[in-house]
Amino acid sequence: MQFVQEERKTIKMSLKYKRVLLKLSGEALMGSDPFGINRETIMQMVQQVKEIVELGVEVAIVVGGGNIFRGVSAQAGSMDRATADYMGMLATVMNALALKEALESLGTKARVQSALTMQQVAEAYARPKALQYLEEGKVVIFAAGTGNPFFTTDTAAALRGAEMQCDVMLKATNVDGIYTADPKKDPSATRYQSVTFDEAIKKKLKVMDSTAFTLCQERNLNIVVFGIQKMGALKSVVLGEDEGTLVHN
Ligand SMILES: Nc1ncnc2c1ncn2[C@@H]1O[C@H](COP(=O)(O)OP(=O)(O)OP(=O)(O)O)[C@@H](O)[C@H]1O
Ligand SMILES: O=c1ccn([C@@H]2O[C@H](COP(=O)(O)O)[C@@H](O)[C@H]2O)c(=O)[nH]1
Repeated sequence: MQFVQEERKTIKMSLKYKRVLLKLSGEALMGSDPFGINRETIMQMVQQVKEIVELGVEVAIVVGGGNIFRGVSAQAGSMDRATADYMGMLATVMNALALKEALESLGTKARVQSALTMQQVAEAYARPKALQYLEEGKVVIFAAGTGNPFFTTDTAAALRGAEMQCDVMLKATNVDGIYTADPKKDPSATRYQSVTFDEAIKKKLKVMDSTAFTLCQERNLNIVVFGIQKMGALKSVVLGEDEGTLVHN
């Protein structure tokens, strides 16, 4: 017992990041299913979150909604864009609730705060309360993006990451970093170990939208894009090991 505690203390000292904003892709939650939430996949993800919480990392999460609905998707058809975006935000609330349940099933305390008020379902977003939860070691899951249409959850992640004074934004996705081109479309694309914000924006690297990149750049909030499918990847990132792609000023 004493040995385990000592080991944790040593690891805590060697953490590269002590407070992180983890952006979980909605699409990554589908696993190999065509839509929705794959149970095995979500459990694998929360297992990784639990692992870093136990190392002493404070974790805030923004989850996407692409596994259920996107305002710009074909499903939205000719629907009014703002209405479709509100549907997309509601999709992120479902993912947030599923994540909270999954985390708590492993004994990791978590709270959901929503940018759209729905008091029967989740707490409303309140910055001081969220900061308090983080200091108490609870995972805070931010649902409903920014609460405004015409944005994405990547931008919500940049916003909450800056508000929560996180050391870094970790974009967990289904690719293992940023490539010279979309690796799903161009098999000859190669992965960057690091890239500057200016380069990422100039080269239009579509792994994230430019509003999110610009906000992170302005707030000096570095980003690490990495693949969440690989077990232990999240821990490697917070320990500062060579994992994914670093985006910096
Ligand atoms: N240059 C690039 N490097 C890496 N990935 C890229 C690049 N260009 C486009 N992509 C694509 O970006 C996607 C990563 O985004 P992700 O799935 O996290 O999207 P998202 O819109 O944030 O997710 P969601 O809406 O599901 O939360 C990958 O599916 C990848 O194919
Ligand atoms: O601030 C926000 C965040 C999201 N939306 C809508 O939700 C969907 C799902 O988010 P993803 O980032 O694509 O996972 C998005 O397509 C928007 O329709 C929003 O309107 N505002």
